[in-house]
Amino acid sequence: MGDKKSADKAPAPLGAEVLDRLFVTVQARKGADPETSYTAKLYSRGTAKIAQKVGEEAVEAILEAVRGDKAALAAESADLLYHLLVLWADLGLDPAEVWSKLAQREGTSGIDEKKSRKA
Ligand SMILES: N=c1c2ncn([C@@H]3O[C@H](COP(=O)(O)OP(=O)(O)OP(=O)(O)O)[C@@H](O)[C@H]3O)c2ncn1[C@@H]1O[C@H](COP(=O)(O)O)[C@@H](O)[C@H]1O
Repeated sequence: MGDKKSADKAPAPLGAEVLDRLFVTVQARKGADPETSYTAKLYSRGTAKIAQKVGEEAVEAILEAVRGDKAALAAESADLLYHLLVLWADLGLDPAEVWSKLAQREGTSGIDEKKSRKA
């Protein structure tokens, strides 16, 4: 009984599906007011600026990783993923194309893949 009660209270598992929801949200911000939507502000600044933000957030994540601050790395990684999704939406890249690439690579060692490129 005790176990059931704690299972009932357990939060819903949170996984990568949050990325799919976030992508729907950022896509819906196309044409929104840059005064009220940060995503719309990014779109209004253009692809190069969005790409620059992805790079900046990546560097910030790297710095936190090197510092060994896991909480800060989690926060910077979230910033990085958000800006990457905005970049995909800006270019009309469907996240499914990226998920498909990852799925195709499942079970293939990166070492073997690199060797096959040289052959
Ligand atoms: N996940 C995010 C998210 N992560 C980070 N950010 C914003 O990204 C910005 C990053 O901070 P910076 O200091 O680098 O940005 P900045 O200094 O304003 O930018 P620059 O002047 O350097 O270009 C902050 O303003 C954060 O609030 C996000 N903004 C929005 N979202 C999601 O997008 C949804 C839509 O947001 P809006 O478009 O604002 O409605 C939200 O509901 C969230 O789910």
